[in-house]
Amino acid sequence: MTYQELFQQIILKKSYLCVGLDTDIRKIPSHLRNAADPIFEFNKQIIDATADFCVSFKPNIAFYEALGPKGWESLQKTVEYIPKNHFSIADAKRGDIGNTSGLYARTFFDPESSGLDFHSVTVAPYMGSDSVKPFLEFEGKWVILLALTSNPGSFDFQRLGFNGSSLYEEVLKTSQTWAGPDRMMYVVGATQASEFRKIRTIIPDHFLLVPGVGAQGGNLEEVSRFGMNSSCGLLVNASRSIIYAGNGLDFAEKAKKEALALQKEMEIYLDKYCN
Ligand SMILES: O=c1ccn([C@@H]2O[C@H](COP(=O)(O)O)[C@@H](O)[C@H]2O)c(=O)[nH]1
Repeated sequence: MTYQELFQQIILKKSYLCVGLDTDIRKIPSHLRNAADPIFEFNKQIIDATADFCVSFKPNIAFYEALGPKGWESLQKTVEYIPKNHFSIADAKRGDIGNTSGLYARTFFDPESSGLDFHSVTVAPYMGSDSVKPFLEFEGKWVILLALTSNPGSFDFQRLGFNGSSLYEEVLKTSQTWAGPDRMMYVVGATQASEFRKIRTIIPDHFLLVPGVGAQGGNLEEVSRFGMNSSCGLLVNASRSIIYAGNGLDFAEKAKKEALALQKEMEIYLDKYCN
């Protein structure tokens, strides 16, 4: 999916919502536990219920890897089931020496090798350019680089001073020479709203993947006010607050209500701030 195609979906849906598929076998409704593939059955119903109100789905790979081969099978079926007009994100936070990153890239981008065909993968910048570039060798695929994460530990390193700016700002500045806004996005946590204005002076055009609304308490209005650009430039993720909104037979209906509420709020912010 291209930058322009993603923006078109946002305009069409009046939404920049990404639904996080952090599907925990211990948390799914009990009536699904006897299904042949409970994780996939849960994801399928969540995708069906929320697809009209979001533009992206983000399975967090940890939740699938933890289940071994069965988890990978559920992941593969889930990625295949995500509608083609939705931007798919493998939230895997990978990155290693170039030779190894190349294999991680094949894992998420080469269906003939792994069975997985994501649009994008999250990558950690800590090992530098040669750890990120192998992901960019897959034409049309996106890297979503961790910049300023939503967790309290982001203060341990990412906010440390470096050459008069902070380490995460250096990540934003340097990595722009690796790929442009058509192939690279950045993770910036919704809990970091005070930094968005500064971030937009460094990367005015890139999309930001913004986790941290809902369960982590980030503020959607602030993120939208300070983070939006003329192509929206935001994918705001919510995982637990949507997929575990209910725990009974009506869990998908409850998830739909949550996704719809976020979409309605986003419609207002698109009108107000996307210019
Ligand atoms: O800085 C980051 C980077 C990634 N995440 C991931 O996003 C979702 C958030 O889930 P919620 O349930 O909406 O809190 C989850 O997969 C995280 O691993 C993040 O939260 N912050």
